[in-house]
Amino acid sequence: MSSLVGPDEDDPRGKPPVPQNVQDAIRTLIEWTGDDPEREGLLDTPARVARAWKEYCIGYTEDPAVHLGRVFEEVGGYNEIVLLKDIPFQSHCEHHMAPIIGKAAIAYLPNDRVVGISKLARVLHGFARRLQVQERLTAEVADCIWENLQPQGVAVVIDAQHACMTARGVRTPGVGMVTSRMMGTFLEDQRSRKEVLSLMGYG
Ligand SMILES: Nc1nc2c(ncn2[C@@H]2O[C@H](COP(=O)(O)OP(=O)(O)OP(=O)(O)O)[C@@H](O)[C@H]2O)c(=O)[nH]1
Ligand SMILES: [Zn+2]
Repeated sequence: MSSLVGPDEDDPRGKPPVPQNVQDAIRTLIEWTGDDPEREGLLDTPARVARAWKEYCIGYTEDPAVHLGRVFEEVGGYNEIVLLKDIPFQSHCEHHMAPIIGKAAIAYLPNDRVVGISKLARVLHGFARRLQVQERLTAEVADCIWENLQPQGVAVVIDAQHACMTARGVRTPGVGMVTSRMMGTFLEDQRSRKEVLSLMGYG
């Protein structure tokens, strides 16, 4: 078992300890990029970076479906589109572990029951805070709502920038990637799809 090293019970902020082998990996990376991990400014960096990555990837510790467990049925028979749009999110691409920063629009057509609107954003963040590709993130959010709310339709559109394209590699700033997943009514009925896309601002 690896030893736990790092700020501990003496730290008033109670930061979690970081295993030595994880810190060593980050120290190796710093050295490989050309800097000296022993210089003062970098001494605590391996533990900080490790904790930051735990935070970026906190989604692995939860099942986003739990957020959809509480539904409301007294909605006066409302059965029109419910849409949460311009939800900012951050993720990291699984190819380069570089930031993906963007916004999502999530809509569903209820089947007699609705969910607290914040829960749609919670589902998004639960899947986004993992290593992702944008296509899978889009599909996972839509599938989770489809399976757990059993609505008539689900539509998810994600528009994001990938730092692996803007800050390195092809270095093309400003380029956005758009992905969408339509299910149920939004997939089958062109008018419903047009309506939801228009409400999302893509009309
Ligand atoms: N489809 C998809 N591609 C992604 C996503 N995030 C990053 N990529 C791409 O993943 C690809 C990985 O390609 P590779 O050729 O294996 O890696 P690379 O040599 O670093 O590629 P470049 O980025 O072109 O320098 C790149 O084209 C990235 O732009 C994503 O969410 N979806
Ligand atoms: Zn990437």
